[in-house]
This record gives sequence, structure tokens and C-alpha cells, in this order.
Amino acid sequence: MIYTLTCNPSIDYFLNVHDLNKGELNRAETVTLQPGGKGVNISRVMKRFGQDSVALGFTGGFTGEWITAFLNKEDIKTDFVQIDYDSRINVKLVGKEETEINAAGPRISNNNISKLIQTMERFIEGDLLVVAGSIHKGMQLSRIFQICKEKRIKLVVDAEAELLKQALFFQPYLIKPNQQELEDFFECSFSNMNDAIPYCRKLVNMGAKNVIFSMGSSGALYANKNALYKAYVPKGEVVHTIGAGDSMVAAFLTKIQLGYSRLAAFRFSVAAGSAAAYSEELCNKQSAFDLIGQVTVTKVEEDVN
Ligand SMILES: Nc1ncnc2c1ncn2[C@@H]1O[C@H](COP(=O)(O)OP(=O)(O)OP(=O)(O)O)[C@@H](O)[C@H]1O
Ligand SMILES: O=P(O)(O)OC[C@@]1(O)O[C@H](CO)[C@@H](O)[C@@H]1O
Repeated sequence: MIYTLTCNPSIDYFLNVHDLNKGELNRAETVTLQPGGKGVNISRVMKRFGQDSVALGFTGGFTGEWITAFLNKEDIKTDFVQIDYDSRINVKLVGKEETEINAAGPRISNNNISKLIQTMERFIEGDLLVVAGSIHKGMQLSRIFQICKEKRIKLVVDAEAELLKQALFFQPYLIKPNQQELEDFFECSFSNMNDAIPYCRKLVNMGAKNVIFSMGSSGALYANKNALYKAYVPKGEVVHTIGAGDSMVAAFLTKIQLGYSRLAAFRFSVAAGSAAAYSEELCNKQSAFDLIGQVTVTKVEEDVN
């Protein structure tokens, strides 16, 4: 089974405001509510690709109930730990530019972390846990990573630099940093994908089995211990890029589960990321397949698989 862990799920409140004027009254042309948080998005996209998962994390209050009900209506299994505080609402202002305001979300008590750990007792060898999205400063997930290691559960991490650092020690199956995360991790900055190549190699040397580095419209890199590939994005018109990275992770994992090579999975993941960027919502199977033919992948080192 695949489990996704979103420590801080959200309701994403999308407001379409074409010309946003800071400091003035703005009126939204359209509004939409979506369940959010990176792990939640990954579960939703995997479901669209036909891959089941169980969404784990911490939810509370009316917002938490809404998130759970929405996912269950999409036939996505959930097993959230109930907390005493409302799950957060993140504001997404979409128009000429993208502006996001993400709430900090409730603090998670040690008692509630223990409840999550109890849930993990039913994990078995060969399961996969995707840890994605923000956690509170100071929150430790190392016990969770340790359990994955002990039970031989594949660990996937799509999170900020600090959590990535914790995770690398446990040799994650996949990590997917974006530009900001990779720059924060290595305290550097780069302006194109080539600048990121040595850092992706370093992440592999530090323990990551597979690394996907995404850099928005500039494309993506894939690295493992044998090779490194570079992909360019297909053409299209961007609607908004929120959830593009999550669509990418969902696509990669689904293809791997289906037995495709890591290279094929990487190529599909880039198509899925762009399909999400070119639509109102997260990507779906058709929109990703429509773009796959346009994704070019070039080898930077020897073959994978
Ligand atoms: N402007 C864009 N044009 C085309 N494709 C894009 C664009 N932005 C993102 N993508 C696609 O989505 C993938 C992931 O994008 P990005 O690097 O922005 O991830 P991210 O920052 O993790 O996203 P998020 O956190 O919002 O889910 C890219 O590799 C690319 O395939
Ligand atoms: O605040 P975090 O946890 O870093 O990111 C949360 C979030 O921005 O990520 C998703 C898009 O990737 C959204 O659904 C959600 O609102």
C-alpha cells in the first residue's frame, strides 16, 4: 500500500483575481475550494491515475471534516489523527501572478504523533510512505523515518530543506526538491538547471536513492547512483502552478508501481507537472498523457535501468 502523510493539510481557497492591487479592495471573479496539502494532492492525483493510497496526517474541526469528506467522496481512503484545532485554510490568489498565503496550521502534540506512529504499526515491508509538505518548526519526524527503515518501507520526501536533511540519513527512496528547497539545503543559489547538477549528485551520495529536482518552466533533473537525466517541459499556457510538484511525485510513483523504468516514470512525471500547471486544477490522466510526447529527456550520464 502507498500511504501519504500530510502533517498540515489545508483547504485551499482559490480566488481568481486578474489584476490584484495590494492595499485595495479586490473582487474575485471566481472562487473554488479544494482539499490541499502536498500529501493530500499526491493521493488525489494518484487516484486519478488508478493508484490507491491512504491519506494520513492530522485534521481537526469543521475544516478537517470537510477535507476528509471531500477525499472520501473521491474514493480516497483516509486515516487522519483527529486533533482539537481547525485544519488551516490557505489562500491562493490566481491571476496575472500567483500569490499564496499559507497558514501556519495547528501545532501537533507528542500524543498525536504517537497516535500516528500507532497507525504505522500496520505498515508492512514493501509499503511506501510519502511525507510531503510543511511541518511545524521543531517537529521531529525521525521516529517515523526510523520505523520506515526498520520495516523496510520505502520513504519518499517532498518537503523543505530542514526535513530533507533529517530524511536523508534514512536513505529515502525518492526526494523531490524544487529550486528553493535545493538552494536552502546547500545554502547556495543557481540560475539554471545545469547549476543544480552537482547538488543532485551530492544528494544521491548523501543517501537518496532517486532524486527529482524540479525547476518550474525550466524543466527537471533526475538522478540516481548510476546516471543523471535532464528533461524539458512541454509547451502550454500556464493557468497556475500550485500542485504541479505534487502531480509530478504522484505520476512518478504510479509509474514505478506499474513496473515502468525510472526513466519512463521521470518523463511521465514532467508531463504530469506541466499538465497541472496548464490546468485550473491538479493534473489528470488524460492531460498528462496528452503532453508526454512533447517531453524531451536527455542523458547527462550513462543509462538508468
Ligand atoms: N511554468 C511552468 N510551465 C510548464 N511546466 C511547469 C511550470 N511550472 C511547473 N511546471 C511543471 O511542474 C513541475 C514541478 O514544478 P515546480 O518546480 O514548480 O514544483 P514545486 O515547486 O514543487 O510545485 P508545488 O510545490 O507548487 O507543487 C516541473 O518540473 C514542470 O514539469
Ligand atoms: O505550507 P506547505 O505545507 O508547504 O504547502 C501547502 C500547499 O501550498 O501545498 C500544496 C501545493 O503543493 C497546496 O495544496 C497547499 O496549500
